[in-house]
Amino acid sequence: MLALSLLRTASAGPSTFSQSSKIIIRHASNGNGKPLPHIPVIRTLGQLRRWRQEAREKGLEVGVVPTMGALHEGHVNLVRTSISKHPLTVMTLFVNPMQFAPHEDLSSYPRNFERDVTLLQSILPLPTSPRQMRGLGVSEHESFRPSITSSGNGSSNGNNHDIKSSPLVIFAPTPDVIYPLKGELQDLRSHKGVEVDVRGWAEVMEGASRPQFFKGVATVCTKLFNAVEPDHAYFGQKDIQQALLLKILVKDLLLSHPTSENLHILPTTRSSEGLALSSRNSYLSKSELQIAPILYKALSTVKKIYESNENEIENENENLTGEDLISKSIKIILKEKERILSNKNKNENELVELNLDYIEIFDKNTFEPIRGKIKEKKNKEFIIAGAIWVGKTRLIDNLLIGWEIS
Ligand SMILES: Nc1ncnc2c1ncn2[C@@H]1O[C@H](COP(=O)(O)OP(=O)(O)OP(=O)(O)O)[C@@H](O)[C@H]1O
Ligand SMILES: CC(C)(CO)[C@@H](O)C(=O)[O-]
Ligand code: BAL
Repeated sequence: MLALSLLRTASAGPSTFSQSSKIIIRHASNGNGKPLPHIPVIRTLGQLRRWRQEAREKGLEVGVVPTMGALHEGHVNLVRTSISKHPLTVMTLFVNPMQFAPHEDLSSYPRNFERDVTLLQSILPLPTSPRQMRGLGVSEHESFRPSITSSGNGSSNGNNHDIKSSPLVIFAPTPDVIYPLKGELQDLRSHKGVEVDVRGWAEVMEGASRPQFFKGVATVCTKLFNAVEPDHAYFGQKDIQQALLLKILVKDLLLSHPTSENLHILPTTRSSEGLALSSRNSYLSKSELQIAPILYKALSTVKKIYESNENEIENENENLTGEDLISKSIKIILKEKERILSNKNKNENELVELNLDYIEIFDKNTFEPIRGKIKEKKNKEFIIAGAIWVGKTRLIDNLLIGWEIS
């Protein structure tokens, strides 16, 4: 089936772009002959603001799922949750230059917009009738037509039902939309413009290894929250320090959309070997993929040691300290490194380079490292988190100790 649309909507099948601004979209079929649902793609602030205003006027709650694309099942779980709880969800898809230091992987970061859209289409329910679409609370008959240009404010003449009937829209802005001052975004020594800094929480762990990272994340998320004004926001536990820091940000900036309570953290989605799904996993070779779950293994072994220690009333580990837990997990990584090196000549596989960046156990509220005897700690809500290099790829993971995300 061929359809003509003035809004650049997502299509799972090959799409043909004419030289003018009109876009012809060939809709993919879901195998039953029915076209897959459209997912409207919003490019400009003007389009987004009008869409948001309509949602507000209709009293429809909006959830947001910020991402950098290269979607996987972890992202899908976030978006599924938002869709199941709110009539409207915005997935933001923006590779944010400011969170990449000049030496980091901005240029090679995986980008596959068409594939991302196809994946999202495959998880959306198929509206079978206009009534069902209205059930989402968005009439397909009222006029709304954003411009398809990637800058400017868009226009609102005409009729477009896609954007109004879909429970999910993608906000995929260009850097100029998010950073209208258009200055340097990676080398922050010459950046002119606003930077949001969550001081006291952004300098440790991920922030120690990537000093620019949280400034970039805090700045872009403040902008995305201002742009979308979401009632609820969804982040993954995989990036736990990021998610907790953003909770602090929205609280300290007195944001109402979202509030700290409405910024939700969802559990990490893992492969069957325990590897946390991550867009950067696509950098890994086959041999590297086999080694990569070692971080999860190290963290989970130590979590078990902690839990068995806590559950025993009297035990020989009465004196277990934070330092002990860190060193036990580091030993597991180092042992794996030794194993790889000792196997060097035994098999044909490439030699995988494994390096530890850090492992830390820290308080979930203050981000203070846990040192000394664990039994003596009053607040026992910890996070054990780490980062490793597998070849040229940096992977992170964490487990919660003594608490769960609600
Ligand atoms: N395995 C996962 N389980 C749950 N949430 C995840 C998972 N991976 C990423 N997320 C969450 O998805 C959101 C978008 O993350 P992002 O687009 O950076 O993907 P990523 O896989 O974390 O990429 P990267 O490889 O760059 O770390 C973040 O809130 C992140 O925590
Ligand atoms: C939150 C985020 C979308 C900000 O760019 C990014 O850091 C991510 O994808 O985790
Ligand atoms: N998920 C975190 C994004 C980053 O590493 O830049």
